[in-house]
Amino acid sequence: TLPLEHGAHRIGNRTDADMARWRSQRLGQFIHWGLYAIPGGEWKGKTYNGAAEWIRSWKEMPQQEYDNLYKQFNPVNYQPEEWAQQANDMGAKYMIITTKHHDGFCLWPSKYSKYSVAASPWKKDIIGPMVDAYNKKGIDVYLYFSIIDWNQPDWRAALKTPADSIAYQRFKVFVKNQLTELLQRYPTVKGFWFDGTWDDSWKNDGSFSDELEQYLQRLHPGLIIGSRLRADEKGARHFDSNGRLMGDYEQGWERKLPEKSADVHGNDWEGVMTIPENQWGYNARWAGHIKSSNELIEMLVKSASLGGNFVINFGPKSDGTFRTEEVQRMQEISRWMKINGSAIYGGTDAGFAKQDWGYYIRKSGTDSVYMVVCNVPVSGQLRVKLPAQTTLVNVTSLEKNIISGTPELIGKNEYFIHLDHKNQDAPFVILLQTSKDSRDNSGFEKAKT
Ligand SMILES: Cc1ccc([C@@H]2N[C@@H](C)[C@@H](O)[C@H]2O)cc1
Repeated sequence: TLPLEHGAHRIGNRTDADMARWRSQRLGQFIHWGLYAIPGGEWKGKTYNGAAEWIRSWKEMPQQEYDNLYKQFNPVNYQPEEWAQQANDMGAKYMIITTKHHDGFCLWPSKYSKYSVAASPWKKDIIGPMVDAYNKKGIDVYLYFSIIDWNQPDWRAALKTPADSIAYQRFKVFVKNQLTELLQRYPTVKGFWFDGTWDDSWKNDGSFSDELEQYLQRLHPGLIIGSRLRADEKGARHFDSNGRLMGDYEQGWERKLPEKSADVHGNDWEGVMTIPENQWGYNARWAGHIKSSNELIEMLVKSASLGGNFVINFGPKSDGTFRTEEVQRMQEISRWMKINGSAIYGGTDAGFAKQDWGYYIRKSGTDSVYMVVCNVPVSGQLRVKLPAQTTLVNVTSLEKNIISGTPELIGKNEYFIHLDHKNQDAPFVILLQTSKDSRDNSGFEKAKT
């Protein structure tokens, strides 16, 4: 391995209580809210085909006109208590809020930038009441912070001249000041969710990203920061030049999920997902495929089954309300989580052989393994192949009328669980109580005879 000064400083996952709490939460809510919600992907009758929060970069959008949108930021229907209530109903245990996206507009009255809510008709802090409302519901808050800041004259994507380096040096001080300010204003937050760290200026300054991460940890012990903040001294991101994960979890799964256990190498990880194909901020006209609640639930289940967290993104309108499709999905997921949440919270990779019918999730540290069935086989029987020296002690379903009869032993440590032929319109859950046993096949065989 290469001698690295600014690579990963820890091998393996964090074992502290803050990280265990994050790991047990599994379902998060992402909120992208800012000036981009005002145009909502449209401008002067034209539709922007990119992600709505990137409309400032659209050639049809005069940047000065975008930058002046702060004069219209006045979310008269903003009710953070309602936001927190619906997130709590959905079963989200943490929330990530954009304090500042790439456009540089700060949703808190920052001392270090004039480009904030303080300059808008709204005037007031948006972030504080949101953190308080979510924390009051027992939901942890993480702060999304974009390193890229198109509003800051000292921002540079690349350092080409000595003048660039002097400006960028000022910019790094600005970044550190804003992050310190956020921790001082909102001391209950559990971490940062960094974005906008792909440009050369940042990638080629691994030592700064390392020092910044360590500074923030000293300032606020226990902070959880994903791998996207970091570069090592050779410009490697997420994984250092020795292939070791930097940060506290793999933060690269954006609008995509790992397929199998081998894809995540036993690391903590988090997937963030949009409901439409690729819109984070409010976009009036969602084009393309819009994920149903069952699709989102399956992604959540798949994430938990692979030992990761799943965060669903919402883009509130400029007035502070949520669009119908998003409210519908929160309500549908809420119904599912109220019945099946025990399979998700504290869930992790069960280490069982994957089957076509769906996913296994182990309640971490126990012999309880949940089966979440997403694809009901026309045969009506679910194949279960237990690992060696594992026996099946009990089988129950979280809802009534799912299983018919007792499991049928069909081979060494292999069973069919027969389904009651009720048509299912959502994933359903079966709980397997297993036990480590030197003999194979014990358990139900006794019940069978
Ligand atoms: C190419 C690209 C750049 C930035 C993004 C940002 N990351 C997401 C979490 C959103 O904030 C999106 O604007 C997405 C894709």
